[in-house]
Amino acid sequence: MIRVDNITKRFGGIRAVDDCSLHVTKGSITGLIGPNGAGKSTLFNIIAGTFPPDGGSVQLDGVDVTGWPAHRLFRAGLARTFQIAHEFARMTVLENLLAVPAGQAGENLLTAWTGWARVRREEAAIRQRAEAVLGELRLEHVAHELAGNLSGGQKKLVELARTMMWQPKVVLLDEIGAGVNRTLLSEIAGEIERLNRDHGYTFFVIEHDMDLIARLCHPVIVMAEGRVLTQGSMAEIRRNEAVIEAYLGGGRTNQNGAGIGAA
Ligand SMILES: Nc1ncnc2c1ncn2[C@@H]1O[C@H](COP(=O)(O)OP(=O)(O)OP(=O)(O)O)[C@@H](O)[C@H]1O
Repeated sequence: MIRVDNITKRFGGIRAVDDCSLHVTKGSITGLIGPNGAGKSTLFNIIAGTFPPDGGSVQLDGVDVTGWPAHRLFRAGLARTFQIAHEFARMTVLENLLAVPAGQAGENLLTAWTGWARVRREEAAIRQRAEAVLGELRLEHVAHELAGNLSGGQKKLVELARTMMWQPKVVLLDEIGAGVNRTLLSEIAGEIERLNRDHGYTFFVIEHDMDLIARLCHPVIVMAEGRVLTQGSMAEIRRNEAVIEAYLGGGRTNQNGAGIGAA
């Protein structure tokens, strides 16, 4: 589904990602972990089209998408969760979903003049899709709430809902557990499992919460110093001496307090 070959990204003298190769299999929930500064976010940003790599390639479903901008990747089926931005916080949950579809006919003045009936049909279909997504994630009761008024966990669900508007092939989840209480986190994890099982969505997940990774992800890929250290089940990862060393050693502190040990 996603294939990363020999990706390198430098920031000044720092090799944030250093000749990194990995593979996210179709239908998997693959985890990406590693100590602070390992290069996880930089790699995610490259895969999601935030900025291009200095070298190497990214393939999505066999197509070379290296350096494609985020909106083009989104249309090709790669979605990434984003924190609800300032302006979206003042919109309702439903409006947040309606704002997602890229390139809808209504956005284009020419098509609005020439194809009014088509625009109306498309808008109705988008609204129907938004309502279906809200139903699937059990968010109907907050459809008309301002997104900014939701709890941390509900906001995460809205972020997930936004990625579902265009039925993506693969969703990149960035720190979905941050600032969410255990009960809601378990609910979100349940939704991710259900979307994976029932709809065949592939997920690629960066997460510092090791319990969440252990519950959701197989395989788990460990990055350290810009490249892949190892991958396997969470049980295997927890026994791996090199992984323990990477988390404890190298003079790096883990600001998130997330060790690798069993909970
Ligand atoms: N925009 C940037 N400019 C300069 N250096 C950067 C930039 N982004 C990341 N880095 C550096 O690149 C390295 C990798 O950072 P990155 O954020 O990708 O790691 P990470 O594994 O996501 O860490 P964390 O778990 O703390 O989020 C770090 O040394 C970081 O300081």
